[in-house]
Amino acid sequence: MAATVPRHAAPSARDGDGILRAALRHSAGRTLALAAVTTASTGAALLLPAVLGHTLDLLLARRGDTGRWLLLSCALICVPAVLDALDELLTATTTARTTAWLRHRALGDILAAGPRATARIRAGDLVTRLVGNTAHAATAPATLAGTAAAVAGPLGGIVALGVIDPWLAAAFLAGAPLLALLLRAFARASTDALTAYQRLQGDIAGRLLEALRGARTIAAAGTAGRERERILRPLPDLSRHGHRVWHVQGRSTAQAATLVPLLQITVLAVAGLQLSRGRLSVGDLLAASRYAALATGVGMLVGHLNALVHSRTAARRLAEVRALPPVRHGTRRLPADGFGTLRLRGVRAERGGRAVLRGVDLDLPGGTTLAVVGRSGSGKSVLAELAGRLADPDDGEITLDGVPLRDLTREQLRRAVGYAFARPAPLGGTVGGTIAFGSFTPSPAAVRAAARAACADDFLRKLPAGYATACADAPLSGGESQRLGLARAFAHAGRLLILDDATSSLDSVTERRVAEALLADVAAPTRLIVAHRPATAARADRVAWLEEGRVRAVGPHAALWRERAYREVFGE
Ligand SMILES: Nc1ncnc2c1ncn2[C@@H]1O[C@H](COP(=O)(O)OP(=O)(O)OP(=O)(O)O)[C@@H](O)[C@H]1O
Repeated sequence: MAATVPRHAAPSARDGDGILRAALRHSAGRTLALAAVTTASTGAALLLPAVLGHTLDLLLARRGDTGRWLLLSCALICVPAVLDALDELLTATTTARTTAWLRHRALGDILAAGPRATARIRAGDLVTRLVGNTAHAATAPATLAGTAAAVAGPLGGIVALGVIDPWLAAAFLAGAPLLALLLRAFARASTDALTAYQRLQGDIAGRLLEALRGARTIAAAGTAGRERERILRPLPDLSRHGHRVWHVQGRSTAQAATLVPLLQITVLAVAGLQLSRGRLSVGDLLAASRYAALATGVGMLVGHLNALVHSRTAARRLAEVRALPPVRHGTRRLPADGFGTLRLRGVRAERGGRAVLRGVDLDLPGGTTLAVVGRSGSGKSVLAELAGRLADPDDGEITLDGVPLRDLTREQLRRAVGYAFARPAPLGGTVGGTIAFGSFTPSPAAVRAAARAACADDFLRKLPAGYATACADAPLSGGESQRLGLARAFAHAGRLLILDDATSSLDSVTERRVAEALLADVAAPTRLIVAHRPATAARADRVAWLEEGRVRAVGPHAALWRERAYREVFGE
């Protein structure tokens, strides 16, 4: 039965908002506490002008009960200072925890997507999203908690102006639409510029990581200058968008800075007029001047809005990570009496938008060894990737002992399939740990036996701390590193062992010894070996010969060797 991989639509701004909502839910307790603190601080700030004004009026009238009001004024000045300290603490801890949570989740998404994650988003770009974009998105809860107070302050100021004298509120509100327009234009322009800026940052990071991976090639080719140019090619665009962000921010801040004092002066002028008419007291004038300052705090919203725009654009980039299709596992188990029979039917795989495997049918009976050969780029590694379910075919089906690979539980799949690659990654902390690294931890004796089979035991024992030597202290040659990878695969051999070009750096003698040990000592009944050497193909029971993504022939090496085109695959 053919199975087609579902396509995923590009995430929208709403998906980014979904990330922010999830972050808010995650930090709900702290965000609410922060909102309470900032609101209390704003409440104190709103009370202070009224209390100060009343106290001034009492002092001017030389009334006896001023002491209580003076004390209240002092308290209203001191309490916000304490609340501000609490605000700083809560803001920092909320943001740090949310960052950690977002990073954890994004890392989970990347790992769940498997090796094909980097086929959709470049590795460097993923790092930028994991490090930078998570930190920006994580500021949203604290910013939102602060924004509520930032809105409450100016609103309360306007209401208080209206309570003192409706003309004062009217004078302020006359200029408010201009401020609203300013904020809207800012949010739009800033979002566009920031989206482009963050995309280009990811692009540069992707190029940088590629260059770091290929540092030796670049040094050998003497192309460091050209490479620097390639990495920095998006820099002028980055700079242009960065300047655009500054320009938008600067312009909006300048406009707010002009508008805000004008509004304050207008309110004060009206208050002065009302004082001269005897409709306001001196205390009212003092209160009105402070409320006008609070009301114009609406200009501060530019800063909050800026932070929110940053968070939203960053969250949108995290939504793209979240949308990476995860590798899903089924619930089925392998039959206990299975012997590792692998079957591929109508398998098709696409890479970079083109089919690199087409109509592949292959049978690998349990207990046999199949060598996969073909010219470079014929699809051998992609086939090996699919056979061990490091990726799913875009069409067709692959079964192990009659069970489709996608239906197997993760645990069953990873226990059943062992893997070795051309460039294994030392992920176990120590060299011994690297061999033990896998879905289960083999015993030290099994680790040593696997190392012996992979001809790695000798050089591992000579390391400063033997098998306990840290990987960082054990610089390995290409061949030694491959032998470590082979040992890891041997120690985890299940029903099916896949070696993808895993012996290419071994000398012929070591390769022969490893091949003999593989047949004699490694308890994996079925083996799929991507081979470049005729000797490796000759040792297999059968050979699958790939040509441009199709199976050209399957048969014993000796029979295929009669064909000139087959011999040419090996450069004969
Ligand atoms: N992630 C990818 N994006 C785009 N194209 C890819 C990707 N992975 C593989 N390909 C292409 O798929 C084709 C088959 O690649 P594959 O690695 O399977 O070849 P191969 O037969 O193993 O070659 P070699 O012997 O050189 O290792 C190649 O043309 C390769 O360029």
